[in-house]
Amino acid sequence: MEEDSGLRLVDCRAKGGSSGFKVAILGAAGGIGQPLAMLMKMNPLVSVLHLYDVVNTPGVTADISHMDTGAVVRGFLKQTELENALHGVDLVIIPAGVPRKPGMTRDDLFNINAGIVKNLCEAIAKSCPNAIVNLISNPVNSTVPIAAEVFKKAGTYDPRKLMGVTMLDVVRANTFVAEVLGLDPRDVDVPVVGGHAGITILPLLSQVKPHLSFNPKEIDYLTDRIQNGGTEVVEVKDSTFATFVCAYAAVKFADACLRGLRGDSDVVQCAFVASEVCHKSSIVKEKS
Ligand SMILES: NC(=O)C1=CN([C@@H]2O[C@H](COP(=O)(O)OP(=O)(O)OC[C@H]3O[C@@H](n4cnc5c(N)ncnc54)[C@H](O)[C@@H]3O)[C@@H](O)[C@H]2O)C=CC1
Ligand SMILES: O=C([O-])CC(=O)C(=O)O
Repeated sequence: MEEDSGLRLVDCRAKGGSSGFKVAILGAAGGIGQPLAMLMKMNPLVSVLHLYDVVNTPGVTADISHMDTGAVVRGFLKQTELENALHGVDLVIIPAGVPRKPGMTRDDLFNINAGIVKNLCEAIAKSCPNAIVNLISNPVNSTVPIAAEVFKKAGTYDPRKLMGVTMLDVVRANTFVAEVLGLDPRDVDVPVVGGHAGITILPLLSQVKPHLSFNPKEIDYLTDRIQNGGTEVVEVKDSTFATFVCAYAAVKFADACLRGLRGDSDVVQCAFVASEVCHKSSIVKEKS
């Protein structure tokens, strides 16, 4: 006969006090995934947090679930649990995949990460076709179009809901500009457009808020440093790339998405998304 534990909770699992959104992190046991999971557990807009990976999610889930914040955390391990991890989710954040090693470019990750992202997006199309997807896995400039094609094939593509996470470039730009001008980075907002690799990262230094002016030397220095921030970290970080700052940036971006889902009207952030801008300008050129 089982002994009465004397606990008042029948389920023995915290229910979470908050109403909020259901978020899944795919690749949650990785260098970015773990701090990302920790920070999302602290986000008051999250009521349920699903952590999925092909390794180590039971341990990461047990650890993070002890935090006394509102979100209920559940772990999912391996492909057989992927559908359950995604069921009914509002926002999926994907840092799954391999990071580059010193001497590699982000493009060198294409072969492995393209397959991983394809597989995960096929599951998203099945289990949570209306979810917002934040794609972190590199090369972002290629994984986002791959995800778009998977969703198109499944008939679930909505360009407003698929975003490559380039927030890290904005975070770095804010920090480096503040450093050069002796300001508090929290008071600086640098829009960064384009992609997330080398010269495709385009900081718009003329559009910084508050309006600031830079001399040509500062522009060259800042542009180069923002475009090569990832490489700067690996040179001093013992063969791993930026993980903590990426997790921080990803949470900043995910929080903006959740505020948008909540209906807030003042949410503006940069991301790598489908755009007609180039088409339109080339049409204008052809006509003129
Ligand atoms: N967009 C951005 O700003 C940034 C993107 N990255 C990229 O993020 C990715 C992850 O980087 P790290 O966390 O440092 O790598 P990591 O190797 O530490 O972690 C990756 C995690 O993905 C998991 N994984 C592998 N295949 C999977 C699958 N099929 N399904 C679910 N999980 C799977 C691994 O088990 C591992 O836990 C890399 O591609 C990296 O280049 C890195 C920094 C910034
Ligand atoms: O450089 C890398 O490979 C990781 C990354 O995307 C970044 O730190 O911006």
